[in-house]
Amino acid sequence: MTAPTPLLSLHNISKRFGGLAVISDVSFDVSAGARMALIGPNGAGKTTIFNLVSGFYQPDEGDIMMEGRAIQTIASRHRIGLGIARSFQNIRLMPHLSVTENIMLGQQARAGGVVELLKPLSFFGHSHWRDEAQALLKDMGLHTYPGEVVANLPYGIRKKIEVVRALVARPKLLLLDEPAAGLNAAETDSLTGFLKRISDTGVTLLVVEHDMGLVRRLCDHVVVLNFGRKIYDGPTANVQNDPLVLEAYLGPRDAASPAKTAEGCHAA
Ligand SMILES: Nc1ncnc2c1ncn2[C@@H]1O[C@H](COP(=O)(O)OP(=O)(O)OP(=O)(O)O)[C@@H](O)[C@H]1O
Repeated sequence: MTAPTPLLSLHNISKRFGGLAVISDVSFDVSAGARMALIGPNGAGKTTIFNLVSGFYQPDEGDIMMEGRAIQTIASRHRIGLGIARSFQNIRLMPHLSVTENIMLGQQARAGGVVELLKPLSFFGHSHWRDEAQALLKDMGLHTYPGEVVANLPYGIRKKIEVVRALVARPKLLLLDEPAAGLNAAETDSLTGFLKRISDTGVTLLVVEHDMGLVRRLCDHVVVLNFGRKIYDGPTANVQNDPLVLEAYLGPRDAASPAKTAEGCHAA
């Protein structure tokens, strides 16, 4: 029996900025339905991988395949139509709009532009786009917030709203860039449950994250980058004892100490 085609595959991807090799010959697969983490020390190339997958950058070498189709030459704005959505490390919501209106801004691509969305919003206060946005908020357990102005909500809730906004495109693959950055422990716990709930709806998650607690609780598979090269691709359960990963996070001398684990990932 042949293995199913991965949802996303990177084949021998390299990316240079000027003379600097930022990604070197990186390959990995993301299976449909997976909850996978992309980790590594600062500057390892994680965000660059996201920028390559979402089309902000073109690779210098290699192929990016979505459901078996090479997409690296497809413009960023069209990748959403292929099922790739992204939420950013820094919240990019419009603080003075309501939760619902922020979600509606995520509907632009499907609505054919912001004017179409704003027409019924301004003149009738009701539209099927608004209904859809509110239904999605309710499905994700955020139904108590739809009319609230985003600026008035706690940071942890705003993070969830940004993720919901990415979901309106009905993605197959959701790229999450440091979703737990800036959250306290309780907010991170709540976000982890929230992301599991999204995963249960069939959305594949690829998460860049420094918080190893979240990675352990959410993801079953991890890819580790260091200096733009892949050094680990396997189960989350084994990553913190992998010698190359230990060395990447702790340096060669500390990594040799038997007492050390890559728990230092958190601090990196
Ligand atoms: N547009 C660019 N031009 C030049 N260098 C870049 C550009 N984008 C990223 N880099 C460099 O590429 C390297 C990898 O950066 P990247 O942001 O992908 O790392 P990262 O693993 O996401 O780091 P962090 O965990 O700190 O966010 C860094 O040395 C960075 O300075």
